[in-house]
Amino acid sequence: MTVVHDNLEDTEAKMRAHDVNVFYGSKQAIDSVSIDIPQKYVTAFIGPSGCGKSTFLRCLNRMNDTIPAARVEGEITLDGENIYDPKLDVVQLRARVGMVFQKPNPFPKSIYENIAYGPKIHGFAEGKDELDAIVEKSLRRAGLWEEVKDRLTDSGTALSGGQQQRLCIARAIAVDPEVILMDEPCSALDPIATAKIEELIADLSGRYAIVIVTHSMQQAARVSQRTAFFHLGKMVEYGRTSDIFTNPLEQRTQDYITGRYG
Ligand SMILES: Nc1ncnc2c1ncn2[C@@H]1O[C@H](COP(=O)(O)OP(=O)(O)OP(=O)(O)O)[C@@H](O)[C@H]1O
Repeated sequence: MTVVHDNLEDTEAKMRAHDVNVFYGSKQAIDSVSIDIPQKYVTAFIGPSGCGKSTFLRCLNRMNDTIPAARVEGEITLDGENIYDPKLDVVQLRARVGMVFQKPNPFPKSIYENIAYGPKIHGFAEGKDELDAIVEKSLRRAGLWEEVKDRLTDSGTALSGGQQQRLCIARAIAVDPEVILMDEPCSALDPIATAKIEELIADLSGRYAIVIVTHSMQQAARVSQRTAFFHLGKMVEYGRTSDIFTNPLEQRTQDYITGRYG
């Protein structure tokens, strides 16, 4: 049972997970997790290593489908629609629920092509002008345009780590997502690049529902308004970020935030 703080105002849920269990073969990694992902906030998943944060995050856009041993049970909806419906187009789902990974993973193509690829395959642009406009808008929104506008034909992999991560965020934005999932997006970055990504998350929040897995409690406190604490595959506690860090209701949350384990 998750302890959900009772001072949360009613907010529109963009995604809803109900009684989700995940198994890798016979090993259970997620145990009966239910959560509403609010439309207008950044939600942080925190907890000690191996508690299932990434596994649960990957359920939200069916990335676990790519792991043969993984089996997901329960219900997850996006705007009320079951995302595990066999009739659902998973490629479309992953455009609506984009993902940014721990290690920046631009395609080994030009900066321009990294952004243009998604809109092209999804048929978002009629011609070159429209595509150019999407590329510019996405790079601007990701705070990267000024740095790359004169070198759009350079390879995406030639950028710095922090720029590559913003390129990956721009790539997710280019297909007009509704939710952006971020799995420890700053863990490979230095403090300056991290600060830029955190600023970017603040700029993007409200426009997209954002869920971030982070090992850094300081980062969760800085970027999120809601926090879920995971432990041993269970979601132990969920509430306003400020309350989770200053007034946790559960002993296990208290132990984690005071550094007793993790
Ligand atoms: N592909 C996989 N196959 C088998 N077991 C896995 C796989 N991925 C994760 N697990 C196991 O599932 C459990 C949850 O792992 P997960 O990576 O979701 O945790 P996490 O909280 O994100 O950890 P970390 O913070 O270290 O990234 C762990 O016991 C892990 O070993």
